[in-house]
This record gives sequence, structure tokens and C-alpha cells, in this order.
Amino acid sequence: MFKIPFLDLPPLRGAAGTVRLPGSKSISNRVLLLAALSEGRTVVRDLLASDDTAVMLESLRTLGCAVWREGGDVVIDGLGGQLRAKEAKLFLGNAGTAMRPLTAALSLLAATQGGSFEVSGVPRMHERPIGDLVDALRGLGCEIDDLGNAGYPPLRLRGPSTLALDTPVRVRGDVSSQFLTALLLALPLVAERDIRIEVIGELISKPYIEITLALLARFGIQVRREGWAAFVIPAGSRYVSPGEVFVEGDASSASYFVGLGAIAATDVPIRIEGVGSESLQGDVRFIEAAAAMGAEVKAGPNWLEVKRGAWPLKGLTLDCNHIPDAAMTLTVMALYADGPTTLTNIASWRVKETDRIAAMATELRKLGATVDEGPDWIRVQPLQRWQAAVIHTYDDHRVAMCFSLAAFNGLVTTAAKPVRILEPHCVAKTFPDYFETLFGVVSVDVADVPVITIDGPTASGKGTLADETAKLLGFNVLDSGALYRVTGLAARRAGLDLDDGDAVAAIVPTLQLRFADGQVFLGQEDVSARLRAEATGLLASQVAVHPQVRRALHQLQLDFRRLPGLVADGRDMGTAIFPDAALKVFLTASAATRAERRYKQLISKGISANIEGLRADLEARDERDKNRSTSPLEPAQDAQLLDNSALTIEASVDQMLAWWQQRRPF
Ligand SMILES: O=C(O)C1=C[C@@H](OP(=O)(O)O)[C@@H](O)[C@H](O)C1
Ligand SMILES: C=C(OP(=O)(O)O)C(=O)O
Repeated sequence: MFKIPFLDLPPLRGAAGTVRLPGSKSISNRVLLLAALSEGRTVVRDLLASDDTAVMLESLRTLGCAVWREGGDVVIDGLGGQLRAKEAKLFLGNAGTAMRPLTAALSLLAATQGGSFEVSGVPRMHERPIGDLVDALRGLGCEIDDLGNAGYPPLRLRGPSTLALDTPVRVRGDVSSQFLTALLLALPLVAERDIRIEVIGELISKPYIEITLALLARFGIQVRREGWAAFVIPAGSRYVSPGEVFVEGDASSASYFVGLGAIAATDVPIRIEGVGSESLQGDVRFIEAAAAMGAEVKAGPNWLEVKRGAWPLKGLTLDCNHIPDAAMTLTVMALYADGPTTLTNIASWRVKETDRIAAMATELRKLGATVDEGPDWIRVQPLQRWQAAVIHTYDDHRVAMCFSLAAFNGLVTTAAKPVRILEPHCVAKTFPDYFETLFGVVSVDVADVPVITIDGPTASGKGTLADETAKLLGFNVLDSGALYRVTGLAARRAGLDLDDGDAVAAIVPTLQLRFADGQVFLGQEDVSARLRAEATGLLASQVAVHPQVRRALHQLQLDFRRLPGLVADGRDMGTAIFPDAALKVFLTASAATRAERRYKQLISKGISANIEGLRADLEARDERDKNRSTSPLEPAQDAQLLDNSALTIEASVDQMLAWWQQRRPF
């Protein structure tokens, strides 16, 4: 996950390949709750691991449920409808699928068994309505206190109290279908007699009710229904664990890759694994909308394949009530269409993670688009003159994911613009690795991938500065010195004469190198510590003088230029390897400062050292690096000079980011 303040997406050019979707949020949280209410053990396979499921899991644990991981599975020993904890405070983040169903279940359990439970969430959750559900539960006899504004969380659910189950439970269905889902999931707890639920008003987001009913059936509860107007939970209903449940991939998460295929898969399709024609989730019908916009879609039971069909895409007018989450993706696809796209019947967007109609309109306009909106609709015009934009994401995962598709503007305009996504980690609500997954299937012109180079003499702090800068930008890191060190080490181990440039260069293509989590592996061996040793540094300096070796390592270094960007440190990054880098920095510090830093570093590792000797070594190494004929150590002409002798690391990083920001079009 990119846990950084912003993620810059350079212009993206194409898409191909296969993605495996994370588990469905809606199915995951329903299954977790049903498993917890059931008797017996449930093994849940392919459960979504994200913020929304984390708050559900944590709540179930707090309520006394045994929940543990076994390999990739989650195992739950259900409570069998018996409360173990009678008091708890549950924090439910911004997960509607946790807040609404837990409110219903705990209200009923508190009524019948006694107890006091508080449910709360992030500030936005306290603005998301729950009043219709609370009214229905109060109508049944549940005791619910508003701890904030009436009609919104936080709430206290307490009991015991007497339930009146002989009259129908009435619930409004036109603000959120989750209120009905919550009652359907929870009322079997008290179904000593038939319990009838009647829906008032036009039920929205109907396909989510189908998910609820299908999963209730898996757990032994056969709800009788009268269309969408009334539902009856039969007397004597009892949750029975099916033993094992597979969670299918998330159909709403699929929408970004369906959109991606429609826009950018010109040759090979994007294959999406985890949902398909047999999906339980209504949001899979997003493919019909994408097809209506021109996408070529094939669907198998558990997979989709999408590629570009009509281009530009075709604008459309669509009632999106049945695909409320996935439909957001259409508003960004609409930018690539031949005419306006109008989405209607989407009033619920206004009460989700943010006011999504307002958010999409505001952010699309930043790209240059013309957007109109009404209480329950949005209209987006195709975009010709794209602007580089900083996209606010409002802590809404879907806003962040949708706007990644704006980075393909280079497919419709010559002056391609990057897109900055603020707070990209908000995708963790349902798809923590969204951007990594996206980067796995998109193509880019390598020249568009931004590079920052940091060159400078030994012990100037390049590595630390590169790592810290990269961490803040979410960029990859190339420690080119490590490549020379590893080459020197491998050459020495192979018994080569280090002065024989041809022989040393010849082993470069045979190196089994792997960089993972900041560590360097040579074959199976983690050589990171070895590479940092002084002795290896000397080997590096010896092999680095040979032009053949430098040539052999050239392509290897270029290969580090990958999405979303690169910070490369070394001695010739800005001069020889990445001459087109957008920001080049030449980092220095006085020999005295560098010797002192190296001294402290060694002493802290328990290695004895002599500061004068270190300084002499450093100066000798500087001389050798400056005077070698191939790629001598010198600042690129367009490099910024940074002397960090008197600077803290934070101050140096701030300077890097300030220079970087000056070069960005935002
Ligand atoms: O029941 C569910 O799992 C959901 C129902 C929908 O909400 P509304 O019924 O409020 O539209 C949907 O937007 C949400 O992401 C998940
Ligand atoms: C509306 C959404 O979430 P929630 O389950 O919190 O309602 C969503 O995921 O788009």
C-alpha cells in the first residue's frame, strides 16, 4: 500500500495482463457476522483483508468470538447467538457493512440477554444516516441512545428490554439498503415466530439484498419474500455454519479494471479473475454499462476479459441504482467518450464515504471537464483539453481508484498530463494494493517515469537521502553502488583478477540478483550486510573503473525505472545513466563531516575505527572517483548542489521535496 501524502501517476499508455481481485467487501463482512452468530466453526477462504473487514474482525473478537488465521484462511468459532461480552465499545471506522448490521444484531442481543454496547466510527461515519434502522429497531422494542446527533452514529445499544415481534417490522428502503440487510441478518436471532419485515418507500441498491438473502441461505436461513416489499423470517430459523465459505472477488473493485480494459487494452485484454457471470454480486452488471460504452467484454463463470471496442467510448444515459458503487467509475470513463454521459437515480452517493456526486463533480472539473449535477444525477462531458490536476480523495477509496483512470489522457491528447492522487492510502477501505495491482498491468513510456538522481562522494548520506525521499514519494530506489559492490564481491568470490575488466564484466549477466524489502540477495544469500562492509566498498571501487563493467551494469540500472518513479543514488546517475532525470542533485559534505559520520556508524556497530584513517581513505577514494576516465564523479551540469554538512536529514529531505515540487506541473 502507498502510505504517502500523494501519489503522482505519470501518463499511462496501455494495459494488458491479468489481475486477481481481492475478496468482496459485502460478502466478507456478511459472512463474518453470520459465522459469528452461528454455532460451530466456519473457515472463511479468500476473505478480504482491508480496513472494512479489519473493524468487523476486531469487533467480533471484542464480543468474545474466537477468530484466528490459518494460512490464508480465517477461522471463526461462532457464539451460537450467546453473548460472551455484555459490554463493549466498538469502533467501526467508515464501514457501513459493519455499522448497520452490528447495530441491529447487538440491539437485539442486548434486548434479549442484557448488555450495553457503543458503536462509533470516523467523523464521516457520524454523518452517515442510520436513523431509519434505529427507528425500525426502536419500533421492535430495542433501547437505543443517540450519543451524538439523532439519526446518526455513535449509538448506545442496551437492554434487556421486551421485544414486540407480533407486528411487522417496518423499515425505510430509500436511503440505504443496508438497513434492510441489517434486519435480515439479525432478526433470525429472535425468530421464535415468523417475523415479517416490510419495506417502506422504493428500495434502493436492490442487488445487495440478493447478496444478503443468498448468504443467509448458506447459513441455513430461508427467507420468504414478496418481491421487494416484504420479507418473512420463518419461525425457528437458526444460523447453521456451512463449515466453509469461499469469498468471491469484489465486483465493485473489478469496475476499475473493466474501465481500464475499455480505455487502454487495445491489443491483449485485461483479464480479471475472481468475479464473472456466476457472481453473487449485482455490481458485476457494471460490465453491461461498460459494454454499452463500447467495451468488448467476455465473461466466464469466475472471470472477465475486457478490451477496447468502440473508441472513443460512447456516452450514455443510465439509471445506476442497481450498481451504486461501480457506477462512479463510469464518470471517469465518460471523459473518453464521444458525447455526454448522464447517470441517474444515484441519490445515495450523497451519503456514502463522502458526498460522491459533489466530490466527483469537483475533481472532474479540476481535470478540465464540464460537469453538471443534480440532487440524484451527474452529467459528464467528454474532455479535450486536459489539465494536470491534484485530486482530493475525501478519504473515499473509490474516488482514489476512479481517478487513476484519468492518467490515460495521453491516449486522447498529445500533451499528456500526470495526475496527482492525494492520500492514496484511502484505498485500504476495500483494496489496499490497488495501485500496485494497477501498476502490474499498465504500460508506460519509460521517459514518462520520473527519476530523481542523487550523486555524490562516498559517505555523503546519499543512501539515506534517497531512501527517505523515495519513501515520501512512493518511488522505487536504485542504490547503484550496491550493484558495483555485488559485482566486486561476486568477482572476488569467483577468484577473478579485479583488474581484468573483461572478466569482471562477463560475470554481470550471470548474477542472480534480487532486491526485496530493502535487502539485496545474491542467489539465495542475503548479502546486504556484506555489501555495506568497508572491504566490499574497496572491491566496488576497483571494479567500477572498468568501462566494460559500467556498460554491463547500464541496462540493469535502467530497468529500475518503473512506476510510479525512481530515486537513483550513485556517482553517475545524473550524468551517465539517467541524463533526462527531472531532478538531479549532487550531494556533498566536507571530508571531516563524512569521516565523522562513517566513524560513528562503525562504532555503533561495535567496529573499532580511526577517524584520521577514515578521512584519509575517503579522500583517496574521492580522488580515484573524480579522476577515473569513465564516468568520473562530477556534478551534472544541471544538478542542484546540496552540501549537507550542517543539515539534518529532515532538512535535506525537505529541500529535495521543495526542488521536486518546483518541477511538477501541479
Ligand atoms: O450492503 C452492502 O454491502 C452495500 C450496499 C450499498 O449501500 P447502499 O444500500 O447504502 O446503497 C453499497 O453502496 C455498499 O458499498 C455496500
Ligand atoms: C458505500 C461504500 O461503503 P459502505 O460499505 O461503508 O457503505 C462503498 O464501499 O462504496
